[in-house]
Amino acid sequence: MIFSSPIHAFAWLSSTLDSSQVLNLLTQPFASDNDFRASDFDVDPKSGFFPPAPLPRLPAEFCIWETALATAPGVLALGKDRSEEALSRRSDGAWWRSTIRSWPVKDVSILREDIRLLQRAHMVLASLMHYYVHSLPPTDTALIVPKSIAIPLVEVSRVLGIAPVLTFADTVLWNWELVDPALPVSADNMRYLTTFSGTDTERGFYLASAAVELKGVEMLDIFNRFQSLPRSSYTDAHAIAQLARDLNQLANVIDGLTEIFKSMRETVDPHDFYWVVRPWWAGATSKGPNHPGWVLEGVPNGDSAHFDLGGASAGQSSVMHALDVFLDIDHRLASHRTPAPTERNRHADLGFMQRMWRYMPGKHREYLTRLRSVRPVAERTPGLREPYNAAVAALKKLRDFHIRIVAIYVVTKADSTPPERFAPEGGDDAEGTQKDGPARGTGGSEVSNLLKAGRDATNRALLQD
Ligand code: HEM
Repeated sequence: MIFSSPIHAFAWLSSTLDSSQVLNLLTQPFASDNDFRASDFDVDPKSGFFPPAPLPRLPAEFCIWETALATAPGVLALGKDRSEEALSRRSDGAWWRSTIRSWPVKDVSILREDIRLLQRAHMVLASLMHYYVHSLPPTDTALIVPKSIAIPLVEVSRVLGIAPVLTFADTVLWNWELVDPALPVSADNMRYLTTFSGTDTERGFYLASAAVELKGVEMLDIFNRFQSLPRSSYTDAHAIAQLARDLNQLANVIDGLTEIFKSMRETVDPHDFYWVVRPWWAGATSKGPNHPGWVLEGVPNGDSAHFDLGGASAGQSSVMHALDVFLDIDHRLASHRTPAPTERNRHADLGFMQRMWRYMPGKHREYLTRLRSVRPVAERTPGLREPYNAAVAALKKLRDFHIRIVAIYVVTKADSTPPERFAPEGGDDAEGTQKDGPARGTGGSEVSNLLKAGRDATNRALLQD
């Protein structure tokens, strides 16, 4: 079988093997990684998983997409929003959606050779899809994504190797411009373009996520150094001393991430986050198994049984996953480590983290696949055990803090009464107003359980004496 790219090979493997078999195949040790260059995986030495510069706008043939995206914030509101302002937008919103339905299906083949245009097309189309679906009035029937969006989005996603839905990449990595183009990429110098809710909370969330990604560049340097270390040098005193320094530095960088998470309390408002922002990111499955979900019109088998349509989450941040790969955090509970997983750990969604890989750009997923873990080396090298454990302990502390954030921003909100403007009409909860997202159904315990299982898996990576 001949594949036009590693992503096509990955897609084929994924369709024929189960995900753990694919991972095993792809993570077998390489004889040498001297040929490992982060740039081959669209990872930039300065901006990491961000493109090195803001994405260019699409060529003129696609200006209807760009224009519809620019118009959307002024005419649309969440379909379930019954505030005066939202109600006043309903007729304009219906017009906006009917325009999208009337569009021709555009051929995207001219974008194929330019990764930046493909990324821009994904960001624009996935944003249009979420604007379209979430501005519709609540319904218990399947939501049809018009073919004018669905078909090109699926095509562009195939080439990029990413899910055909709004992802972390669309909202955070590909959705900004520079405040001052003469200055380098930094969280202080970025302005976010599409904010569905138009709130400072949404901007604050994207900016904090951007700060995490950019801080992560320091980690990527450490990972890349380890990656290019010849295996023969794992016993070399000089190389081990450098690795120990790198692991201690990694612990500092992770502490820096925790500080960024803490800063979100100032910039991200829990009420707005839960009720006004997060609903825009939800995917086809967020209303639970009883809702018929979304149908991608004109796409064969265009539903969530055949496509990854889960929606956007910071759980798709490649930087965070790279950290897990490097430290070998066993989210799937595949290794025998202590302390043994609790009953609740075992009942958590153990496939979640691996599923999130499918929502990353294919090249970033390839990067993760090639990344080696430092744990086996730390395990057999006395001088590395402490620095390795320091990095793991810092990551556990980060996850502890993240759990506290999620308790405030999601779990308690999921248990609370919706504000008047979002209360289901006629008191019926068919739309699942209180039950969007993973907190659905069990008053937040699904989300808490997932995150606690991740924290405990992190703790279990600590090397014992
Ligand atoms: C107000 C701040 C935040 C809230 C309320 C929040 C909420 C959540 C929730 C509810 C989940 C569960 C999965 C899901 O619903 O998608 C999750 C998972 C996750 N989030 Fe956050 N998040 C926040 C900030 C961040 C930031 C800034 C990052 C990093 C860029 C991040 C990275 C992750 C990761 C990697 C996971 C997967 C689980 C894990 O690694 O423990 N989160 N988050």
